[in-house]
Amino acid sequence: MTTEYAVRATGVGKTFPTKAGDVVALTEVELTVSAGEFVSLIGPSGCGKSTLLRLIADLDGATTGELEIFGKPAAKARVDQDYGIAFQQAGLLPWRTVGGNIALPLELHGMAKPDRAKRVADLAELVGLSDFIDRFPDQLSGGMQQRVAIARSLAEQPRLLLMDEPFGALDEMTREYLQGELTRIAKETGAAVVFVTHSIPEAVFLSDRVVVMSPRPGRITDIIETPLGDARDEALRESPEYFERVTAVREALHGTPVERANER
Ligand SMILES: Nc1ncnc2c1ncn2[C@@H]1O[C@H](COP(=O)(O)OP(=O)(O)OP(=O)(O)O)[C@@H](O)[C@H]1O
Repeated sequence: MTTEYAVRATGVGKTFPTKAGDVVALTEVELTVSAGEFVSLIGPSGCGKSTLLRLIADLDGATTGELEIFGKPAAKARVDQDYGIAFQQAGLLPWRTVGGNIALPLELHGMAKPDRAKRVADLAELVGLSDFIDRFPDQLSGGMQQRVAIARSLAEQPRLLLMDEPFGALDEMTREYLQGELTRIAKETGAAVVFVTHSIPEAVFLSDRVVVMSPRPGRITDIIETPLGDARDEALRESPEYFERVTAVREALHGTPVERANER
């Protein structure tokens, strides 16, 4: 049986020409994400996490190398709507209700009204917003707005979700709650996820693998397995296995065993 890859990056590099000279944002990126797998990208500011996500989404083109999404060139996958996107800012249209925002991609692609209403109701239920379908974004908390954005990104049942710090602007309680919700939603929909974050605990809690990147030029320095099972719940956050993986990612990020660094 051949493995189906949601994402396959081979020798991917990205250079931005600027007035001050070339900025090498990414170099020699080799990465595969299997169908249904949850992978986080973590690394210091400027290491190219967002750039890599933008290349996968075909919002920008790679300078070198190849990117395939479900075996297709990134541009074809974009046209086929093989993925949904959610960013740090929910980016909702303020004049549309929750239902209207979730329905937007379905309208743009011509889904008939009765089918649309059913799908919007299902998506609102999936993210726990059934009672808020007629509210407007400014009547919702930041966490609820982000849940609307996630529902919208799932509208066309993508097999891949691309998320750039979607919980970055939220308070810690809401953030932890939505992390649990996201693992449930990813499991229920079977979608693969590529998730950009600055938070080590967040990356470990969510992921099957954590991809560690370093800046100048941005590249992958380590890939840490986080096989913590399917039950991504509050108990997991207090388990020794979870702490052990958090430490492993922290050490990979800093390049030095944390305990020894503290002893010096
Ligand atoms: N359009 C652009 N033109 C020039 N340089 C760019 C452009 N986009 C990104 N860069 C540079 O590429 C590098 C990687 O940027 P990127 O936003 O991907 O990093 P990041 O890891 O997502 O950072 P952060 O964690 O701060 O969001 C940075 O040095 C950035 O300044």
